[in-house]
Amino acid sequence: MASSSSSAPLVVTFVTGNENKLKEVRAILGADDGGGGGGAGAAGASDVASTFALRSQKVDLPELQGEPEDIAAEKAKLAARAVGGPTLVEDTSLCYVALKGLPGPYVKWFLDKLGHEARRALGLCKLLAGYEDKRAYAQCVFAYAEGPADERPRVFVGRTDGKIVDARGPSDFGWDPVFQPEGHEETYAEMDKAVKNSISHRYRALEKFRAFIVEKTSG
Ligand SMILES: O=P(O)(O)OP(=O)(O)OP(=O)(O)OC[C@H]1O[C@@H](n2cnc3c(O)ncnc32)[C@H](O)[C@@H]1O
Ligand SMILES: [Mg+2]
Repeated sequence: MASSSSSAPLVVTFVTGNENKLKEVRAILGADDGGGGGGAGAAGASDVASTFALRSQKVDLPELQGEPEDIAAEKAKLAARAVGGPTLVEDTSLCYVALKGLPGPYVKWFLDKLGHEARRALGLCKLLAGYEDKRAYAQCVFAYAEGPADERPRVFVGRTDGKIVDARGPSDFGWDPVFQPEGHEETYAEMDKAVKNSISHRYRALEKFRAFIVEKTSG
């Protein structure tokens, strides 16, 4: 075990089919894989590394249609049944203000269908061609279920405001090339990963989850 504390850390399984999400979650929380190997990670993550260990599991889960919080909570319930213990999932949305929050939780399908040009995600920015208002926000909803019997998973929402721009930067993670966060000149794709992980929707949601889990496991 990575922790040197006397009690065993709580093992939480993060269920996702998305490797990039997993990388960011690990970098932000600095939690290890629950199977040893050290809890190295981002500064400030030691409180988490010593109280819980993050394991990951790939399960392709059906996703409910509806509001992001409900999608994430439902996903957590299904995932917890597959895992049989404490389970964390997340659902990510990219919301255009001019389109009243769409594509929102359905951005994955928009990206799959529209982002197949030479520069991936380009189609996503064309969606706003007829609108002056390019504002958008990225939103992450984490949902945590204590176990298979938990009918009311806790949700943690994080949001980062920004705007939609022509695709810039590497296209290795989703819609990162078209989202430029407020107060920054670079898109998520262009910026250093450490910078993204210090301002992102995922970081903001995980800060709330971090506070919850530290409180839960202390004392
Ligand atoms: O197994 P899960 O965790 O559901 O992984 P997923 O890839 O299906 O993810 P979502 O259902 O949350 O769909 C979100 C879409 O947004 C993309 N995405 C998620 N977080 C992102 C981020 O920080 N930057 C860019 N794209 C992101 C992701 O690749 C998907 O296409
Ligand atoms: Mg998904």
